[in-house]
Amino acid sequence: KLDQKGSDHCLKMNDRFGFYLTKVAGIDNAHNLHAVHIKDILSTSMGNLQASAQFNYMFDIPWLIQQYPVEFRSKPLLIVHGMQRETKAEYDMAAMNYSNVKLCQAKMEIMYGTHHTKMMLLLYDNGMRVVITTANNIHQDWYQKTQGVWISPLFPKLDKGEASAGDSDTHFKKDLLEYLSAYKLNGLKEWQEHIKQHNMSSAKVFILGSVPGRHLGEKKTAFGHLKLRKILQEHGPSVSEVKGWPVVGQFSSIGSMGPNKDNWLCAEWRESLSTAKGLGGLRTADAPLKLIFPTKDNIRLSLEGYPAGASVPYSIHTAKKQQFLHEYFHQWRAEVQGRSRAMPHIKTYLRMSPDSKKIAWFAVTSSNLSKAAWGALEKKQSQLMIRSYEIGVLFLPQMFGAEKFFEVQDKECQNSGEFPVPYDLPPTPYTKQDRPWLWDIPYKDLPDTHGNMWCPS
Ligand SMILES: O=C(O)c1ccc(Nc2c(-c3ccccc3O)nc3cnccn23)cc1C(=O)O
Repeated sequence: KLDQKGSDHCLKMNDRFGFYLTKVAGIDNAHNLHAVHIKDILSTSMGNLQASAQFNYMFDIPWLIQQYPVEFRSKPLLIVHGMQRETKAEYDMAAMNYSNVKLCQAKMEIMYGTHHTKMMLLLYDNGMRVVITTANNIHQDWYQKTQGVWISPLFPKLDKGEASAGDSDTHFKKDLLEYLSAYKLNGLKEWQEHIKQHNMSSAKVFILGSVPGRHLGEKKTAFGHLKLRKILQEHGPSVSEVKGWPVVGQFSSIGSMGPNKDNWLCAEWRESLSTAKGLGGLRTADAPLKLIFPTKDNIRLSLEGYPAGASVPYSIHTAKKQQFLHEYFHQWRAEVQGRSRAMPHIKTYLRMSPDSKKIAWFAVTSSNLSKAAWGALEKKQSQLMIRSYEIGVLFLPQMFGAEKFFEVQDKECQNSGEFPVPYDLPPTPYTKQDRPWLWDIPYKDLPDTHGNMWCPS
């Protein structure tokens, strides 16, 4: 259905970026025209599936199997997760019911890391696709939340002796292979081989991956925020063009980032996201930073009510150590996509013009605002320490035939070059009364959409 040149011209243009939001139940269906459900991604119209691999954090295995068309439910399925102890045992047990399902446990050798990466590798009889998303493989992540999905073009199989390595201008194939080989898992070897055998020259996005480790030398810029810095240094907008343009970060969880902004957020991390091409040394005035994170009332009045907050795990213990963050916070507002009440589990980052009509680049990723995901420099900045597995994609205008920047799509139906930013720009600051959502404290003053209070145990 996604490749059908439908009557509605909007649908046609939507293929342009391959970037979609997930369908939301309970809103006007006009806002779901260009949205996808997991069943659409796995449908027979996308290709005749031979095998698939599902990378994720949370799995409901019986539910996941049900999302495949019945004729594909017995095809080989590899599940890649990072769970240990009881949860690993639960997954092993659940998988026993399906002879076609194999499990692969990612090594979590650094404390507090998670296997956050949410990716599907789909092998068809005539090619393969890569899908990168922010949604867990559980029902509620695909029901009433704002989630992002990037669906690759169909990558054709390479002929046996075909000379071209089948890569794109964005080194998509090389970077995806580098990411997978970093797992050092025999169970992934067959999928690394499948990728090698396909022509991915039509991929226009850059891979933004994170892999646990202390990355130094050549590997220092292979992952995390230094990979983004490297791409922007080489292919980003020029310093003069984006001087003073705000950096916008939007996410559903926040890690501990030290007692003040200069520890990591407004130094190392913002340094990377505000990188521009050219005179490396020239320090542009610090880019304004706008962080979009749901308020307590955004959650309370959402379609799901307070339970939406179970997927927005910001702890009071972390929050009270970093009140400085508050000045950067903006509300979740997505009237443009009819999703102001569909709480964000999507994570996106962008560079916005002061009049918020243009963006210099856009990234959608599993990475929240945390050192664990993006990495933190150590040992006199000689190595980048990352705790978690993450993956996302970066869109640069010139890779999509746009002049200098993307025009921001400011209404439902998108014209050719406009980029469908999933929320309203400019972002709306917190009011004096607004508080960030914290998931581990009770809220007994006001009921949510369903008339309930929030009493975490
Ligand atoms: O994407 C997201 O925003 C997201 C954020 C955090 C997250 N981690 C997480 C963890 C955890 C376990 C071990 C080490 C670190 C941890 O943070 N424990 C819980 C419990 N409930 C929900 C999330 N939890 C998972 C996701 C995700 O949905 O993948």
